[in-house]
Amino acid sequence: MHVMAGLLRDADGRVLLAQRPPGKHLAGMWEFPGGKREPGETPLAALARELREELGVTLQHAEPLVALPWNYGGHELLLDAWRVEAWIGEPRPLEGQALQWQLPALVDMAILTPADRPILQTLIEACSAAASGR
Ligand SMILES: Nc1nc2c([nH]c(=O)n2[C@@H]2O[C@H](COP(=O)(O)OP(=O)(O)OP(=O)(O)O)[C@@H](O)[C@H]2O)c(=O)[nH]1
Repeated sequence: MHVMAGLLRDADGRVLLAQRPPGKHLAGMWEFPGGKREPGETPLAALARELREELGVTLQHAEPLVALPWNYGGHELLLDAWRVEAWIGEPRPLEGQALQWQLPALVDMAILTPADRPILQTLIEACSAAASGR
């Protein structure tokens, strides 16, 4: 299973998190907006569709950040995280999910789905490398 995750950041550098709804795997935990790639879809098309369905935004530009194989109790997935650099529209919770913007360094890792913790860490390191000109 190939799962796309979009890391949207606002002008203050805060990242958008969405809460998984009750009744689903990892309900109540926070994740990056996204979802499963469908057969025949490119990763970018899948990411654009999920962001349109979940947040009502139109993806304009995204860059791959990290793709992480993960195993949730025998359930294998490839979590493919992209930095969403530009989009049109204000993200809205179209599926009833709670949303929050948070500075990456201030996110309590314990609220994230386990697979998202190393992804957020990768984002934090990429931001600090960019800030120091490395
Ligand atoms: N969308 C998304 N899914 C993630 C993230 N991190 C993570 O572990 N996952 C896991 O990836 C799997 C696929 O998520 P999904 O949102 O497409 O699927 P779902 O469980 O909501 O099911 P459904 O869309 O078929 O109803 C789930 O097991 C979910 O917990 C993330 O940041 N974004």
